[in-house]
Amino acid sequence: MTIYFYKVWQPYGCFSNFSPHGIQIQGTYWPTVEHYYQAQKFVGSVDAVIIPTIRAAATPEEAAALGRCSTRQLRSDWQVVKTQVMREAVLKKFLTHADIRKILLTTGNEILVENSPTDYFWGCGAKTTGQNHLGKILMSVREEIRQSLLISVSTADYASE
Ligand SMILES: Nc1nc(O)c(N)c(N[C@@H]2O[C@H](COP(=O)(O)O)[C@@H](O)[C@H]2O)n1
Repeated sequence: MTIYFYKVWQPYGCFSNFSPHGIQIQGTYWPTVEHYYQAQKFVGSVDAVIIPTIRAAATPEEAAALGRCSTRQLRSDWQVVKTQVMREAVLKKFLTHADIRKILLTTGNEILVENSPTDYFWGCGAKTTGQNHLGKILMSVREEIRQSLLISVSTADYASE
């Protein structure tokens, strides 16, 4: 059964980048994955001055609005790096917060889909034909965490022999 998620207050809302789960990356704290992701758009660009304002945004919606402002200049490699930027942040989120890591792991091998009506890159879009990159990242993070748990269990077994 495919699991659809989108808004934080809906089922599986903790899979949304807008969920209130902070992350620390390279010594800097970000209130949500969305704050981090939107700020990374401007690293090294002439508009990098906006980064602290995005980090301090009161809500992820506000951070997204700042990051989506079309008059600011994005970093030149954004289209190349954005999926890796997102994966790093999503992995950090689920490594940091045990409660939502458990929810992610209990989805087993189900397909995860960001049910965004507008986003055909990170989500499935209104026609459900989108690329669903956020869902794909969540499934790949789920697998990475599962494998690392298997390795730590087998290492502990080995050490106790
Ligand atoms: N508008 C909106 N509301 C939400 O609750 C969402 N979860 C999203 N989706 C997220 O928007 C981000 C993409 O932003 P850009 O279009 O690249 O600026 C990404 O985090 C999606 O998961 N959107």
